[in-house]
Amino acid sequence: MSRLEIHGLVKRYGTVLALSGVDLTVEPGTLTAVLGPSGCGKTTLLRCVAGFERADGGRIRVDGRELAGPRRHTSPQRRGITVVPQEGALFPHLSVKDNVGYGLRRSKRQARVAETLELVGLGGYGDRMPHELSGGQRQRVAVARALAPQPALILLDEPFSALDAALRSDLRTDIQAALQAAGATAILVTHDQSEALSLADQVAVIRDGHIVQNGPPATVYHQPADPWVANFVGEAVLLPAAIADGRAATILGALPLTEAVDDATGLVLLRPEQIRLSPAGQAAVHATIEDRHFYGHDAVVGLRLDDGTRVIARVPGTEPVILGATVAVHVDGSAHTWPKPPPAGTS
Ligand SMILES: Nc1ncnc2c1ncn2[C@@H]1O[C@H](COP(=O)(O)OP(=O)(O)OP(=O)(O)O)[C@@H](O)[C@H]1O
Repeated sequence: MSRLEIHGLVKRYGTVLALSGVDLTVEPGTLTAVLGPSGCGKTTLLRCVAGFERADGGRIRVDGRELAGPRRHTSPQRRGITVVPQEGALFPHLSVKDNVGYGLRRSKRQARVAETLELVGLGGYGDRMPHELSGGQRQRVAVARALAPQPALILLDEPFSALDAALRSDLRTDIQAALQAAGATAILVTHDQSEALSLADQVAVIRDGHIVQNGPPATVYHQPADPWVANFVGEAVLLPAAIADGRAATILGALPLTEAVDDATGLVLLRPEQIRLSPAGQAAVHATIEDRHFYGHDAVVGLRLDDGTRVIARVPGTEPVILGATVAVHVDGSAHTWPKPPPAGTS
């Protein structure tokens, strides 16, 4: 189990500033998801940590050992870091056990290969060739191969993105369990918010080359750093509000705040699952149901409030929803707000 520390990491490609001062610590034995939209710098960060790219500034340390710094660039082979790419990680002409054992010392190879294949749920598959496996099984082998040398750090670059949705969820859970059982310190790069929130101990949200928020999944979801993060990590209901004495006066009534904020913006965040519907007549606020997207376990309902404001609610899939019906609207839990940004020119 190793600890990764990144301080002020900068990477340029010509005039493109891909990373503009990234600070990130990954504690031993934990999984951090680096989450962000396309082009924000996720892959660049991963490649700098792996040593495939030379950083232009900042430091990377593993257990206090500097791998990248002002006068240092340790080669990828000497970092003790392994990478699981999106797909195509396996040598096609080698069996599963030879893929997993590749590069391991002969004395330990057999036992270690068997152990890691068990960890990823593929005990007994050692003699198969990669083309005899499903896409999901190939990714399990790729993870086993990355775990086998007991690296200081394992980097997963969107490892589930090439797989279909049904397969992905089982594989995610199994890979998370395998990483935990191996005590691995890991970084998972993804643009999929549900993957990041469900798998990681820590979610680092990256935008335009720097980390805008870093914290446990529940904090990032319920107390996002700004409205952009709120929208990026999930569906958001953003409402104008007058804030005083720890409460927000909104079109949906007076709401308690998750935390008191000095000099708050006039905006609050609710998540759609905090909005509950009941038959008309039982509450002060009413709305008309405009649309519904059914997902099986739940449904997202579009509502138009009496004053014209549109909000969305996430309701159980079993709840009857009639388009055009008038319903009463209630809010569960508290709202989140943000301090006003400092005026331009101050810091
Ligand atoms: N080799 C390169 N040369 C020039 N610019 C590059 C190079 N690699 C990446 N970039 C630029 O650096 C920025 C960050 O790219 P990066 O690939 O790290 O983003 P990403 O978040 O991984 O995106 P995606 O999710 O689409 O893979 C982008 O503006 C990209 O165009």
